[in-house]
Amino acid sequence: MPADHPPYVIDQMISAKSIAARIESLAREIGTEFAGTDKLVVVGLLRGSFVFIADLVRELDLPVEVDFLEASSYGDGMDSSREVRILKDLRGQIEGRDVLVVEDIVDTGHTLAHVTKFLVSRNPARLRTIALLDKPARREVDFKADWIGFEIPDEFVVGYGIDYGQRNRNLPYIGKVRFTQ
Ligand SMILES: O=P(O)(O)OC[C@H]1O[C@H](OP(=O)(O)OP(=O)(O)O)[C@H](O)[C@@H]1O
Ligand code: HPA
Repeated sequence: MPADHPPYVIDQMISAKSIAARIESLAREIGTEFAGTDKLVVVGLLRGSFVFIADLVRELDLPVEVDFLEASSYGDGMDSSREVRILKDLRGQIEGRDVLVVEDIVDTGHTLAHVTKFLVSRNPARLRTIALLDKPARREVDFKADWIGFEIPDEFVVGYGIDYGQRNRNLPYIGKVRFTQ
């Protein structure tokens, strides 16, 4: 059941076309980093990364396996609980594998910092992180993804997999929420 929210509109911030172009270029960089590997596991963080990972893996010219981990810290609001809960673990083993963790947004940094620690404890051969969006102004823990699609200002964003109150994940672009009252 969606929570009640004050009325808002969504202003486009990053177009679908710009996202697609950026993903093409990120995929080339990732291809260079992981060239020659036959043991890459691309791990999507649910739920927010489901659109990004789908587009990213289709641009990768590498043999990849795809797995998912579900982590949550926001609930239905705009504030991080700062307590990251792992709701669904990976299906496969990552010990000795190359791992690319795919995230939609790094905001306070709690989610990716926690997930990275959680996965590193399983001794992957190499672990790298990519986030489509980075909001450095909100950072509470020291975390930087290895690849970033776009650095954005301190705005609450939705679309391209990212929600507000579980809605708007299906927008093809990134927009910012603007309250009208
Ligand atoms: O850097 P942080 O402040 O930790 O915020 C980033 C995280 O917050 C959102 O997840 P959320 O908990 O809303 O779950 P969801 O992916 O299922 O929407 C988003 O998808 C990131 O995973
Ligand atoms: O800007 C955001 N929008 C939606 N979910 C989020 N989780 C962290 N930051 C955001």
